[in-house]
Amino acid sequence: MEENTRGCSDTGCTEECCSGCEHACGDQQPESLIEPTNEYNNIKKIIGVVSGKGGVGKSLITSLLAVTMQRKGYKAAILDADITGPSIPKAFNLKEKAVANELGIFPIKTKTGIGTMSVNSLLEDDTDPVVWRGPVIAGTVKQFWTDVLWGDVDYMFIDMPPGTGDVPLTVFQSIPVDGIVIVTSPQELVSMIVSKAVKMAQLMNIPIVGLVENMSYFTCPDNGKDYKVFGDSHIEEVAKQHDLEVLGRLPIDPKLAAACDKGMIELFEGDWLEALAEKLEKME
Ligand SMILES: Nc1ncnc2c1ncn2[C@@H]1O[C@H](COP(=O)(O)OP(=O)(O)OP(=O)(O)O)[C@@H](O)[C@H]1O
Repeated sequence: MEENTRGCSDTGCTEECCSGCEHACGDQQPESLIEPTNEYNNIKKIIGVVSGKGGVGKSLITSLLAVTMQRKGYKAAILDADITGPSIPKAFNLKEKAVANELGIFPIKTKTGIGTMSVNSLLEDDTDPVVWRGPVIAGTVKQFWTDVLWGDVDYMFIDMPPGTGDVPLTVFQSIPVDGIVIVTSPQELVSMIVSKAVKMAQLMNIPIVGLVENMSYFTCPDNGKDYKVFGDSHIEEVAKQHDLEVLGRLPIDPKLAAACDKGMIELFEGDWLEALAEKLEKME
């Protein structure tokens, strides 16, 4: 029987080394940190929307995805886990503040009935900055999962905070996310950013649904030609490298920016996310 340096052998453990041990002894399973959601909730699919850096349009894609699925007749919801930069209430023009009773917190519904919860729905003043430490932020996101009365939801989309820090880690550990969508923009950094997101998903054992490239091109209203404002995209190569699919490309569209700014994202026109929506519908 061979023993490795940490005291585990191929037939079992000889020391208490399993927590954090890279040798899969099989004697002790790591404890799941997944939290149960409120007992009144029935949430079928949970999709995390991530991006390696801020400002690439993660919140916009999250909103468009929820609107797309709601239009298809599903019940969609958005959990805004971007606590320090919440964008969801603005995109849907939600000014109402959340209320709670002894059973939990009621989500704020959009005009078409999408349930949402965001820190801005709890703060007295939308402009109050959230100057909280990591564990408090992570705890708030956890509460959005455990304490909000989401009810019946077919697709819940989580607008994740950018990067791979404390909060995304807690979200992935405490919410049973079924898949993640990676949002990128066509810039040189894309390869590194996608690689980081892929590695995090692998570490967390969460399947990647696919990639969405935002701000891919700009269609000139005068001549109808497409221009690659950020240069040539490398998304196909990067996708191939990681065996992923590119499931959507969105143009830079001033109408999208205006819809977001005016809280009218539910009126958007465009079928850019159709392939992604179909893939979500086929998810087991
Ligand atoms: N395809 C697009 N065309 C025009 N404007 C866009 C597009 N995508 C995003 N924007 C605008 O860019 C800004 C940033 O988008 P968004 O808030 O979705 O990014 P984000 O990745 O969620 O950023 P952060 O993580 O920093 O919150 C918004 O004002 C949004 O309206």
